[in-house]
Amino acid sequence: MGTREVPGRQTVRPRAGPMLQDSGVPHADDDAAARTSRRTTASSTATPARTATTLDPAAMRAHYRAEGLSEQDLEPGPFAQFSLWFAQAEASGLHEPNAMIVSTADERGRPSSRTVLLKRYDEQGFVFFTNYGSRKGRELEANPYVSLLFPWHGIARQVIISGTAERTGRDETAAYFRTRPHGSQLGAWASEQSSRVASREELDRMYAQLAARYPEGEDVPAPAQWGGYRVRPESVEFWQGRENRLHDRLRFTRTEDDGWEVERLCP
Ligand SMILES: Cc1cc2nc3c(=O)[nH]c(=O)nc-3n(C[C@H](O)[C@H](O)[C@H](O)COP(=O)(O)O)c2cc1C
Ligand SMILES: Cc1ncc(COP(=O)(O)O)c(C=O)c1O
Repeated sequence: MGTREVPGRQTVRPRAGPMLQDSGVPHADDDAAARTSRRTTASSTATPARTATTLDPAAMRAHYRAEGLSEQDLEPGPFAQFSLWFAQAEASGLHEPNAMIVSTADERGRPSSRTVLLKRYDEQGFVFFTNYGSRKGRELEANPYVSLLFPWHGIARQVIISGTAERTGRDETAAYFRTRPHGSQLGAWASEQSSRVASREELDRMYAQLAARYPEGEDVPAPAQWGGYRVRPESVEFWQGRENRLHDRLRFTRTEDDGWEVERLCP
């Protein structure tokens, strides 16, 4: 099984800070005073699981000491710029730089957000896979406007994409589904995503039935309700944290002839 299915067993080395400094990619530093004053009632004797630690979020103050992002530094289009930053996020040691927040809204404009994994991107758009019957799936069917946000805090960067989502073709979905671990394929069948389930046991029972029907090595077809969305961007903002909260924000916006124009926004 992959590490995501067994989160407690992940071995994630916190190597973002040193590597970033070595590679010259911008980084975020904690304020030392803030670090020590954050824990107001920490007890050194309690076991971690039971510690009643009160953290003061207002005392968490990171300083962004970064090289700037200037108009001259930008790649000619948002996809090339995203490729560059995505590679730098990966090289920095950030955990799952392909994790992004997807925000959707229902037909009455009520928003909802969740994390999903980016699986592919090119000039056509940014692709993730999910259950079409999930809350996000239902919202996207009613209202295709969507926002994607890559929260690369460890390198004081974020990328915000705004656009519209459309389903990927079935061939593309099936091709991706085949690359998933067998257990995750069964998980997609076992979980009617976002619907209520009576108990954990029921979910496990469902999975066990599927595992008996499709033993390891047997092909599992993609469920009809499972598939990809491709987000075609209308705008892509590149945010670089800077000192004194005077960050750099450069936004590409699609023009009528499918080119891009760039604007700088106040931080
Ligand atoms: C790091 C991470 C990655 C995730 N990746 C996906 C994904 O690629 N697809 C997906 O459907 N759910 C993914 N999830 C679960 C979603 O966050 C969410 O719980 C689920 O899609 C149901 O969302 P909804 O009820 O708002 O539709 C991921 C969660 C985390 C924390
Ligand atoms: C519910 C759900 N679906 C899909 C995914 C993406 O999984 P994969 O990388 O196997 O496609 C995740 C990842 O965490 C998930 O939690």
